[in-house]
Amino acid sequence: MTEQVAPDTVTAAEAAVDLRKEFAEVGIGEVLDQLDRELIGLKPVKTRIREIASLLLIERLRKRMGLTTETPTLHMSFTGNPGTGKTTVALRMASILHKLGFVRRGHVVSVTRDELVGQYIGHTAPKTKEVLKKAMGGVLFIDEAYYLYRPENERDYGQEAIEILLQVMENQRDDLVVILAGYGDRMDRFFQSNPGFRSRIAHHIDFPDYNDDELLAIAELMLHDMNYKFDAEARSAFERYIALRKTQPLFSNARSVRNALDRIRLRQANRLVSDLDRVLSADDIMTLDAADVLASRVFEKGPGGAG
Ligand SMILES: Nc1ncnc2c1ncn2[C@@H]1O[C@H](COP(=O)(O)OP(=O)(O)OP(=O)(O)O)[C@@H](O)[C@H]1O
Repeated sequence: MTEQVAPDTVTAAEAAVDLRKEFAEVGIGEVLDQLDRELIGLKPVKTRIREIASLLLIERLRKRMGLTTETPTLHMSFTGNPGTGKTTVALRMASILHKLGFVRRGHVVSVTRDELVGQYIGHTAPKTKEVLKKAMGGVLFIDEAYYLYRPENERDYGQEAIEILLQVMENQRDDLVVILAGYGDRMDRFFQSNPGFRSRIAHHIDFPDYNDDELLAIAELMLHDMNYKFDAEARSAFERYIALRKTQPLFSNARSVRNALDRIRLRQANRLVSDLDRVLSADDIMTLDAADVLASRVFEKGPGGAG
């Protein structure tokens, strides 16, 4: 027979919390709203982040009331194609973790295999430890984490980095959150071969590709933030740009949009400067026109680049 007794640590005063006040005080509402505002689409991701934030808020209260002494496992995996917002969401996640007191500093250290694994014997452990030292108190974001594991090479130094990471993920989880990021299918295979990692990951979040409307909305948001805008023809040219660019190699969602906008701004600047006699209004300087978009190599026939 088991008897349920309330832990003695709960005093009358602590036994009641004003959840609204608590929510307002930690300030995660603002981070969640910012996430909604600054990221187009990603509905399932935003829902998951809200769920995790709620869980953590409750965890924090449980700890304060003495209902738990455990630090929850907070390591995560973010899967999806390049440019789907994983890094951006990791930054917001770090801020949420910080506001809730799960990490001291709330910064993000973003690395790939090259920053963790050395080329020569004896180089890997110090490299990995150096990165971990920098990331302590925040989030370590490992992009394309599966490259750490190279089973085809029996003596691959990646294994050494994996072992150190696993140890720290277990023993120092009260001060470091690791986010593994990369393509979903490769991450699945990585977890199959490295069950130690899988068992240490509490939250898996999948980032879907953006559809054409979302990519256009992302472009307009980015332009708005930079005080630029498309005129009506430029907008429809950019819609065609998106449809074509998606079918070409190395398409990477919002990142491709950002790169395309950089090149369009460059062409617009060239267009403006080519006529030095003109008097320009702020509107002229802000407006991208169809020619700026249509000069992209994406519109050339045949196997073209991504210009
Ligand atoms: N939903 C979105 N709304 C607005 N901007 C976005 C969105 N998703 C991504 N971006 C922007 O696109 C760029 C790439 O996003 P981010 O770096 O977060 O993606 P990622 O999945 O980490 O990709 P990568 O692995 O290529 O770095 C950033 O400039 C980001 O601000």
